[in-house]
Amino acid sequence: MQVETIRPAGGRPTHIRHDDLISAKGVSVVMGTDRNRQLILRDIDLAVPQGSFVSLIGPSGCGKSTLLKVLAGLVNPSSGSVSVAGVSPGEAARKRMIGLVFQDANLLPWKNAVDNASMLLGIADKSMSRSALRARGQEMLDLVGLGDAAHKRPNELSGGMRQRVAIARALALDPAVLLMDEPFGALDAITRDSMGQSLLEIWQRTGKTIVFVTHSIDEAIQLSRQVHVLGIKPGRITQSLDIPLPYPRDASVTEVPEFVRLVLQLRTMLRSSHQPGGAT
Ligand SMILES: Nc1ncnc2c1ncn2[C@@H]1O[C@H](COP(=O)(O)OP(=O)(O)OP(=O)(O)O)[C@@H](O)[C@H]1O
Repeated sequence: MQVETIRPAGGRPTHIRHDDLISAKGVSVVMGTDRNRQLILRDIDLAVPQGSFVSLIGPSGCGKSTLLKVLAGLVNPSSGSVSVAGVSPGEAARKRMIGLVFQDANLLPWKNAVDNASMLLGIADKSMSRSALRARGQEMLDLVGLGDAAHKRPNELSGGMRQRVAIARALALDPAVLLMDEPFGALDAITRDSMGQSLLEIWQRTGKTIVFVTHSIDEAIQLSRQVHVLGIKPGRITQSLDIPLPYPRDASVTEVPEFVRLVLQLRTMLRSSHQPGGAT
């Protein structure tokens, strides 16, 4: 495998591996009107290897969601370049290579779980019959552990169950990449833990490449291979932390001394990321 090292003037070196599924180089995003232009993201270099699980963490408003939207092709960078599997994010989205999961499941209230799970696929592939869509929806519900709730409507499901349907809906497209923006942020601590465990199992079974935004230090360490810390004003990656804990990781991983050490390390990194404009 070839590794290319980019050394921006005065910045930290970035190693771009040629098996990276996602790569962002020198990405900046400016938003707002002429009189109130704001630099939201500055010089983001990000490399996500195929099949990896990467988290983004940082203070509120530092630009994590904006970065995810850039990777999804929903926001165009003002400068820099992004590729997903060798094409632009917009092209990757058109090719159904990107699945999105947000904090709010956004299910259609009049449709049951199986129809919600296959809804995006039905829009993307008009040639699929209703029964083929249902079969795919059921397969995805089985994958996320919700096979028995196929005919329940969203108002009959708990918050965690609704998020499982949202994950099933994204997976139904069979995307190479899952971009997840605080998907468990609204759930109670115990449900959140079990959703994290389920997500790890799904990840290991499907081999998807996952970029995951979270505010939880424990969640980032428990799930990810690598955590990128974003700083604020402007949003930029200030530090990155490899998580060398072996997979599979179950809930007991939080008790090993290495986990506790990583929590302390990430907490220190996060603390310094709260300093506006601090050194990278
Ligand atoms: N469409 C927009 N126009 C102008 N400014 C925007 C727009 N979208 C986001 N911003 C600004 O960009 C900054 C980063 O927002 P973003 O939602 O990406 O942060 P975040 O790190 O995801 O925050 P949180 O953790 O609170 O969800 C904020 O200051 C926000 O006000």
